[in-house]
Amino acid sequence: MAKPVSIEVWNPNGKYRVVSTKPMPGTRWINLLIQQDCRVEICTQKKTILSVEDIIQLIGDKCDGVIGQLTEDWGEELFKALSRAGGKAFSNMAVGYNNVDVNVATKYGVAVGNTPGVLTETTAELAASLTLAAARRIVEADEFMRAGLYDGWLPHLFVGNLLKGQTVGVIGAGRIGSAYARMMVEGFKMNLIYFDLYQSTRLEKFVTAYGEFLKANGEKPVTWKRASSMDEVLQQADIISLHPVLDKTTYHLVNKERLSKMKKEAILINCSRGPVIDEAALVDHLRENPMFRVGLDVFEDEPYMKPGLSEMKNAIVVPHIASASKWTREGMATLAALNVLGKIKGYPIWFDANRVEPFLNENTPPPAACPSIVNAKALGLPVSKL
Ligand SMILES: NC(=O)c1ccc[n+]([C@@H]2O[C@H](COP(=O)([O-])OP(=O)(O)OC[C@H]3O[C@@H](n4cnc5c(N)ncnc54)[C@H](O)[C@@H]3O)[C@@H](O)[C@H]2O)c1
Ligand SMILES: O=C(O)[C@H](O)CO
Repeated sequence: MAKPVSIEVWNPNGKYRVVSTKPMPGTRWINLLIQQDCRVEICTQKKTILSVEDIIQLIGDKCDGVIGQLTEDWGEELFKALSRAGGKAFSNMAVGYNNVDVNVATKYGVAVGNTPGVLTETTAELAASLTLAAARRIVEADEFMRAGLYDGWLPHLFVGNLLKGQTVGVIGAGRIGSAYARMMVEGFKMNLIYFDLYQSTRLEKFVTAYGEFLKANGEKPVTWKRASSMDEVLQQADIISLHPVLDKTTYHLVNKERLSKMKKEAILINCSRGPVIDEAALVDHLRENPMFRVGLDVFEDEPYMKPGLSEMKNAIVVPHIASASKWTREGMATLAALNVLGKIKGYPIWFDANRVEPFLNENTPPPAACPSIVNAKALGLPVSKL
């Protein structure tokens, strides 16, 4: 028998019971649930990753909906427990939902929510930060200073890469990949090459227009290219940033063979999901190619790193913080809560999951809709006409 899990309760007499497996930033999400007659139970257990058994306990005998985290394994056991407790909705507090078996959720009639859009710019900014930190060797230089090793300016000290005029490669030019591409093109006048299963017309138009602007001002225009294969990006780009979803097709997308196709002094950034890179192969590649650098926010077996990675001077590693700005994290909590609330109340699904701003305006009540339900079609849920 698993140990009881500690919880904090808001609005004990609420009609609908909503569980959050973690305390989440801000209070708006709690207030929105309470205003709609929900009893909110927040797990306060001091344990970073809850087990399936812990969550089954939290769900209990009666539960209308759960807000969960990407560290949790939402599969057969949890959806069965939630459905048995009368649950109608689950929302990840994340845009990625590779930790959720959506087919199983659909089988049990449970809607699965995610939190797109609100984290796009924040995540792209971290990818840009890692790019700059890797290109200019900021972490190594910081460690050098703190170790008291600086004894005067030298022509060869921490020489890195110039971004201007170089080529940035984006794999997965969806919301975040496109936002990152724009930052690097506009901010550093880089040329763009991207690979995605779909054409990103908006991104292409943006780069074309910016190129024309530069030309009109007497500067060299930036260019774009949609690559016909991922390998084309790997061979041509100086910086490569990974932004696809994680699924069967993107598991180990970057492997030993593909690493060998990249330029010896290239920089690889990953703010998508760890398993998109074969991390053991990456460690070998970093060891054999000291001028090759990486910036990683995500890891194959989080919270662990593959042996050897932490010793690599040419790797910058941060603990999955790409969406960690206050505004974004509070917004993610709000969207996740509104996904669950909307399904409980029988609201329709918002017409465009890429345009969730109306849910984030703190001065107006949110629309009576679920911001983003990934299995809406499979469940036959109606779409909002708003
Ligand atoms: N590190 C973090 O904290 C963090 C934060 C937010 C999102 N993410 C990750 O980033 C992912 C992308 O988020 P988004 O909002 O931009 O999603 P999105 O759906 O807008 O973009 C994903 C893009 O990947 C493309 N894609 C899918 N399979 C591909 C393949 N095999 N090759 C190339 N491209 C492929 C899709 O066509 C799409 O354009 C999320 O699924 C999540 O896993 C991580
Ligand atoms: O998918 C996501 O949203 C991230 O990994 C956490 O922000």
